[in-house]
Amino acid sequence: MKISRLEPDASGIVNWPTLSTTKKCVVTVGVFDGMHRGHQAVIQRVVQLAHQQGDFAVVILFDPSPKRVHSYAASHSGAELPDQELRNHEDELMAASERIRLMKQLGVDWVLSISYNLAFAAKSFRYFIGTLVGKLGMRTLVLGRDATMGAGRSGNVQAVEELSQATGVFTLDIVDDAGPGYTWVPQIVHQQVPDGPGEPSDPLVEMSKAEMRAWTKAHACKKVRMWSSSNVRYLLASGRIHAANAVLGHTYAVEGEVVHGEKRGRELGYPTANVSQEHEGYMPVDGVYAGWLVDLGKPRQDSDSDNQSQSDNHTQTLTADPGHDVRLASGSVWRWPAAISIGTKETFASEGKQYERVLEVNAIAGDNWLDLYGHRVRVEFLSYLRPQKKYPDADALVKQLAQDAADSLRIAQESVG
Ligand SMILES: Cc1cc2nc3c(=O)[nH]c(=O)nc-3n(C[C@H](O)[C@H](O)[C@H](O)COP(=O)(O)O)c2cc1C
Ligand SMILES: Nc1ncnc2c1ncn2[C@@H]1O[C@H](COP(=O)(O)OP(=O)(O)OP(=O)(O)O)[C@@H](O)[C@H]1O
Repeated sequence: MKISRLEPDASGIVNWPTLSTTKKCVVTVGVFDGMHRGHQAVIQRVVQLAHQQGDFAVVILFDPSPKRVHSYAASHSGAELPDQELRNHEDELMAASERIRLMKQLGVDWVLSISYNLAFAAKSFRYFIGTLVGKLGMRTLVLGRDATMGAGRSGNVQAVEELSQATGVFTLDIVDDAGPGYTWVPQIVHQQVPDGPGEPSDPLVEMSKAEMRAWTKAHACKKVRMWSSSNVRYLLASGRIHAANAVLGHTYAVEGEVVHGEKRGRELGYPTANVSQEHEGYMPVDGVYAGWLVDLGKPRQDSDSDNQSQSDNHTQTLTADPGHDVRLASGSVWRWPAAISIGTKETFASEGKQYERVLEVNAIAGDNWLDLYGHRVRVEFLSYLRPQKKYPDADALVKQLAQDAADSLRIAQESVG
């Protein structure tokens, strides 16, 4: 699979690469945050059509997302999203690099990652589609039913279908809403610590219609597809990991670099890898979780240009890092069952000393001593175990940590059958 990073110029024009002089392509467009099962359905359709027609399967990925660019502009007098705001957006479920890795697994031939900005956004959907046909050789455009594109988001599926009929140069293939239907999520999601141990249940499941109406009103809810990134975010904010993973069709994960903590964990007999605040992925609600820790090794430096085959002012062609898949594979020597903590280490807080909220992970590695400082790790969440608690002393916490480790090991082993 090939990946091109494309920077629109000041007037919003993209210098599209030539994919082939002979082959046509099937294209889809979007953000694909989380690469949940709805996104997978759209991309699978692209790959299926491309194979049937002997075309390339192409994903045009908007990174940063249009939503971020436009909401920043709305609150900053129409300004572009500055570079320093680009990384580590706290609401983003998944880094673009991870979305691209999953696209590769689905059989995509080419990802064109566009550095979305206001100049690019100002182009009409007719202009945008015209360039896809003219420059990329697009034969078919695949879209979900609610997709929109172009200035003012005026290119909805109806308008795009009319353009297809009028020009006859491409066809539109619409993917119906995939998944088990619709649900309600609050417009503004506040993290809600579950009342007690174990995976929390769905608050809507046993409600009457009247109760549900009152609940959705009280929480200022919007109706969304079950298979949507908004629903995944809401589920993670409520500790409902099983439900989030069911929507995703893969295990939810946060990635980041391991930094130094207080070094108390080792004394307690439960050393932890502390994940940097600069992590990638939305942080689930405070609590203790069962999951996996994967050592992704030392991060590649920007100067490692072996994955960069061509560049000019507006285009970079990259290839995916194959080492990643090997480390992530089930049964890999870099993967350990893990007890995961998100919280503020209340047991050790005192009047004068409060700790910041951290993600820390006790990898259950037996007698192996893991030196992970400076490595990138991936923390995969399988199940919510319990809320954080202030224990009377370190001994009481250690007893609980032993239980957390035993529970986590069992759940991780069960997850691989
Ligand atoms: C699985 C797990 C569960 C945890 N649960 C709690 C908890 O309930 N209350 C608490 O105060 N700290 C909890 N912690 C955090 C510990 O206090 C922390 O790991 C320890 O102080 C070491 O921190 P350090 O790595 O910064 O030295 C937990 C840590 C892990 C790994
Ligand atoms: N559950 C689903 N069923 C079918 N198509 C979907 C589903 N979810 C998203 N899509 C489609 O996937 C493509 C990419 O979506 P994109 O990530 O840009 O935004 P989205 O529709 O807002 O997704 P989400 O709501 O999950 O953030 C679009 O064509 C969209 O319509």
